[in-house]
Amino acid sequence: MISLYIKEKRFESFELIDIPVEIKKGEATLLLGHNGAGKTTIIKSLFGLLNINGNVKLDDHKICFQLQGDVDLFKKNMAYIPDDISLLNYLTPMEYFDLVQSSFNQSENKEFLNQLIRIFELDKYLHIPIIQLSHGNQKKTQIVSQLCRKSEYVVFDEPTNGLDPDMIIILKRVLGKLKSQGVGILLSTHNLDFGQELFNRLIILRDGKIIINMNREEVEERFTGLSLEEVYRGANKEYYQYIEEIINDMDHSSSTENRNSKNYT
Ligand SMILES: Nc1ncnc2c1ncn2[C@@H]1O[C@H](COP(=O)(O)OP(=O)(O)OP(=O)(O)O)[C@@H](O)[C@H]1O
Repeated sequence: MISLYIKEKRFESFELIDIPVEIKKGEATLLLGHNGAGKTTIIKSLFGLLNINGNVKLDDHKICFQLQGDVDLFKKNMAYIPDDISLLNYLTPMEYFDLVQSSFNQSENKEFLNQLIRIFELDKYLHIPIIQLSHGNQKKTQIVSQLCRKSEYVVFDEPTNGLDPDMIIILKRVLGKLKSQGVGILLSTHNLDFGQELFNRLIILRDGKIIINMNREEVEERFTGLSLEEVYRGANKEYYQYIEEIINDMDHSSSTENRNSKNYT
């Protein structure tokens, strides 16, 4: 299991306080929250990219990001697919996959890589510089380059951004399969349909605070028969009431009349 505990992380106008996040092998933890809720800050903290008051543990071992041995151990176990695409653009996808696989001692796992290439339909683009690929194919290259590492855990920030409907459906299926083979997944997404099928633990954030932290059984018991969208709306009830009042007061027709009367009188 990977666990992160943030006792406190403060920026000038934002703070995360008392945040526990766990990723268990064979399970998916789903992180939901509005823009600016703190999801990426949590993921960066997990990877030791931010100084936090808190800790990261791999099973019972507390990771010290200043120790090379701990960093190597952590990197070997964790794949990270960030929201933005950052690849070596002058390489071709195949050169990039070879580089990543050899860096993580996975060069002999060519069959697994070939399966991923076929699943994500990258066969046609393997020998074209990444910079010349469409955004979606760059995203797929990024996904395959991390999954081909065969790490024990995968952290995905906005996995569906830029993917077409086929690929979203297929990625969901692939993550389900990896989960069933023991891979632990952390998923941060705004795509509720994507998260709905996959999650074993649900964490919902609002303004840096956890408002829901439940396993799937607890969610199903408390919100029986509701979709994830309904659960999310229910957890953020006051916010949606406030927005609903504003929407109810909106009057597009009168503003148009005012504009017209200004123009023509
Ligand atoms: N380096 C930084 N310095 C100051 N504030 C920061 C810094 N990084 C993030 N923040 C602030 O922390 C808050 C949470 O940002 P974060 O990127 O974690 O949100 P998010 O939930 O990932 O949002 P989104 O869904 O828009 O990606 C925001 O208010 C952001 O402005």
